[in-house]
Amino acid sequence: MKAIGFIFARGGSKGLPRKNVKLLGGKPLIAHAVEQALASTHINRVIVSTEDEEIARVAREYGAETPFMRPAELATDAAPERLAWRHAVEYLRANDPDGDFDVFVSVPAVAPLRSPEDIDACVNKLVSTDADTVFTVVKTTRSPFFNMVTLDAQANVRIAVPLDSTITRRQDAPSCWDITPLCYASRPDSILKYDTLFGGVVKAVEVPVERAFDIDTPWDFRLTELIYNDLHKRQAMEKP
Ligand SMILES: CC(=O)N[C@H]1[C@H]([C@H](O)[C@H](O)CO)O[C@](O)(C(=O)O)C[C@@H]1O
Repeated sequence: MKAIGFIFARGGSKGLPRKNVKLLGGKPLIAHAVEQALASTHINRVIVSTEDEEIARVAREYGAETPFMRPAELATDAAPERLAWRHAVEYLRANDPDGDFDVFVSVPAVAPLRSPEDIDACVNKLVSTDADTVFTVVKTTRSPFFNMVTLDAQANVRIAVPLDSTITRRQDAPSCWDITPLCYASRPDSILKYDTLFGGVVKAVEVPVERAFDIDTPWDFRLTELIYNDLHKRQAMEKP
């Protein structure tokens, strides 16, 4: 079974400018993702899709390959990331001796607290089931059936997804999971066939809340950094 790791990293991130090369623990975010992907038992090759020369250079420094630059039209704010996934699969099929790979694994730079085990778990679930795609999720305490709301144009509040029965305790609401982007594993053919992540059979791997960090904003980065530094301080204290 041939699996290739990918990191899709645009230079023009808006929520947190230059996010992919921002330093966490002295190392660029994208470097964490490259190293975690290479530490997975299934991946020995990581390819970065970017339109940005600095991101490409940093990724190569940490062991990733950049066989192509992402076309600018696939790196705009509005371009769906899925089109960049397709471009990568099509590029490899047309140009790479290993282009007939079996498992496409996306390891986003925005989730540096992942463990390589999370990547292994997604790949294992993909290849041992009929899934087209497997991604990581985390159990959420927020619920669109209980404590998430919408505001209309008059700022009137409504429950996001009304249920027939009235729920008065969070525990009685149907369980919900957040997609947390530690890893997405997919069959390359499914990426070409389906327009969205939800096409075909989709399964999930549940990960613990301690690793489920997704950096979109400066606040997300701050929280992730606090937890990262705390973890490393504890690990250093535990060493004999
Ligand atoms: C593979 C994919 O489509 N990734 C997209 C993710 C996931 O949809 C989200 O993390 C799931 O929770 O959302 C973005 O980061 C976002 O606009 O916030 C854009 C990114 O391209």
